[in-house]
Amino acid sequence: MTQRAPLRVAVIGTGKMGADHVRRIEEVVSGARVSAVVDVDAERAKAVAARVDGCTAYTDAATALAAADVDAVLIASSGPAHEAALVAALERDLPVLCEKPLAPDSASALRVLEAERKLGHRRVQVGFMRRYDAEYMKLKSLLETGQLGRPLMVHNRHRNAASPPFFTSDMLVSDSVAHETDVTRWLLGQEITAVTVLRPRPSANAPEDLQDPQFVVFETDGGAVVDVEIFVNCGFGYQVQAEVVCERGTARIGDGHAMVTNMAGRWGGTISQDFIDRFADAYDRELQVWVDATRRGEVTGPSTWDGYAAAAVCEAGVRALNEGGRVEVELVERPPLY
Ligand SMILES: NC(=O)C1=CN([C@@H]2O[C@H](COP(=O)(O)OP(=O)(O)OC[C@H]3O[C@@H](n4cnc5c(N)ncnc54)[C@H](O)[C@@H]3O)[C@@H](O)[C@H]2O)C=CC1
Ligand SMILES: O=C1[C@@H](O)[C@H](O)[C@@H](O)[C@H](O)[C@H]1O
Repeated sequence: MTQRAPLRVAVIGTGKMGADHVRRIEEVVSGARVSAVVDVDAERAKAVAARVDGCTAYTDAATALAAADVDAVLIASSGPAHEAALVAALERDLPVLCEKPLAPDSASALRVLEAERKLGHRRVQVGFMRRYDAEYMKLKSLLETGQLGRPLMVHNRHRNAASPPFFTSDMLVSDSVAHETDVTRWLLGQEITAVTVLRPRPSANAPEDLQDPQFVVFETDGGAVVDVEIFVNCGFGYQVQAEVVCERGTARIGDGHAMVTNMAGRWGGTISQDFIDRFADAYDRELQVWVDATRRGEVTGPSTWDGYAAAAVCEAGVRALNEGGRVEVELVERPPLY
């Protein structure tokens, strides 16, 4: 049944992504409003709540979700805080959009999966927003036509201008390459079975002790080989590119050729400086699709299974980074719910 009144959303975590999603729900998305925000940093939560009519600030997710004016939950707290918020939302059978990663490790992702499986229906969409990016959607549609033949290899580049101060070498895999993990599974419709991580000479511009860049290689159960250059202190901007090499041709996205200028004897364009700008349309589409589906009483998009599979691949990747060699990915049997 379609819900007519706007969906009342509680946003947990009001940092960079959470605050941007609050703005998006209030100013871009139709059919929803923010009724509560939660952050362990009380001042941050209050500052965000103050910008929204009828929004209450909390410091504890469980208290916010117990309030009568919450229909759905958007989780944008730090990864390690996701599990508690997800379980609290599932205990109340509330629909959830959870920013990636679903959870920082596979054991914690499995606990969330088990909580949803016990409910007997899907409630969670994971925030792998690249699935809603116009270029990625075009690439997937092309692959689905079969014109290019079977995919054999994918070359990905994932570059951030600079890493945040809390970033660790493990997070290049678990936080950043988490996206390519999902994109690989989604684009190819295959599971990742093994991960190898090579360590190029660290950039002198990366913080001391940060292994940046890294070169990650996935093998899939369909026989494809996928590489990811992850470089989170490249300095010049935010760049996400993917080239799929198939039996009869290749397709490539992310060259950023939307506008090319000619001036003073040179040609060129601009490069986004961060994900908020590069993926703005994808986040907008992701949230609108979530709100619309939720109001229809449906759950679409990346599932808890997708979040769990990504967590298991990233865990194998972190082991490969630290121990060397090729690490196989172990997945539990996929429950019928997914
Ligand atoms: N889809 C995408 O492209 C992106 C996704 N993310 C994801 O979004 C999430 C948030 O990332 P950022 O906004 O960059 O981080 P951030 O550090 O700016 O914000 C996180 C906020 O969560 C709050 N927090 C921590 N523990 C909490 C708890 N137990 N309850 C309530 N609030 C809590 C912190 O005080 C902080 O305000 C992460 O999962 C991250 O991986 C981040 C950047 C881009
Ligand atoms: O999800 C994201 C961040 O958490 C991550 O740290 C960045 O490397 C990614 O580019 C961004 O999309």
